[in-house]
Amino acid sequence: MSERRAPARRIGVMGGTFDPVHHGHLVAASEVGTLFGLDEVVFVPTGNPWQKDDSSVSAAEDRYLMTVIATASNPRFSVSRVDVDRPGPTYTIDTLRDLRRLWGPEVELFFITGADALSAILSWKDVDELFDLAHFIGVTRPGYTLTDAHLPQDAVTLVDVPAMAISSSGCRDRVRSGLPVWYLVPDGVVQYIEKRRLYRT
Ligand SMILES: Nc1ncnc2c1ncn2[C@@H]1O[C@H](COP(=O)(O)OP(=O)(O)OP(=O)(O)O)[C@@H](O)[C@H]1O
Ligand SMILES: O=C(O)c1ccc[n+]([C@@H]2O[C@H](COP(=O)([O-])O)[C@@H](O)[C@H]2O)c1
Repeated sequence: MSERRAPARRIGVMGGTFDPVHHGHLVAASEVGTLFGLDEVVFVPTGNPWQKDDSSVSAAEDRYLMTVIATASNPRFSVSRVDVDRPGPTYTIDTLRDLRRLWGPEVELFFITGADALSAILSWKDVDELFDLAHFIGVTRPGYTLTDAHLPQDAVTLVDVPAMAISSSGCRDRVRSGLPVWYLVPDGVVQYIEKRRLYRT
């Protein structure tokens, strides 16, 4: 009798600062999950997003909790603490190594990035090894051009996702100006921002 091996689990990895997580992130993750037949999409909030110019990034624990709240209703979404718990600047190479250590070599990893992040990927730490650890999926984002020019063709796939002209910085600016962020971020995230008085100063 021939033995049948279970197919490798296909896991999406949505890395981000998520300050706060918004519907642009959620729609992109959901659409890629469907288009690529992913078993799960894991959101990975950064610990120390050294590359953000803004020196006032919210505490990692607040960003982690908002991401948990935003993803809780979707059984195919989860949140990982690997970047929040690792000391030092957050690099995707460490994220992917940690996830592979946790899940083993059999899983197929799909790292999801918006068009803006993808355009900077060649400057990321240990970029050549990055492409060995995961397949990269670049998604459309209003205001940015999605291109894989100069990227290894077999390592990256570009996909169209429903356009959501939302950014975390835009949400923070609205809160700071006293404008609502209802419907830009999930309701529970609005309530968390209120409760913790985030983005007021
Ligand atoms: N509206 C969106 N549509 C598609 N992808 C997005 C969208 N917003 C963010 N992304 C992607 O999600 C990932 C995490 O983004 P991040 O947490 O930095 O949010 P952001 O809105 O870009 O934040 P900020 O405005 O503070 O720079 C990145 O790969 C980014 O390109
Ligand atoms: O590894 C790197 O050198 C690197 C440089 C910049 C950004 N990243 C990752 O890209 C993801 C999106 O980052 P950001 O800044 O758009 O929130 C997040 O997971 C970051 O850790 C990674």
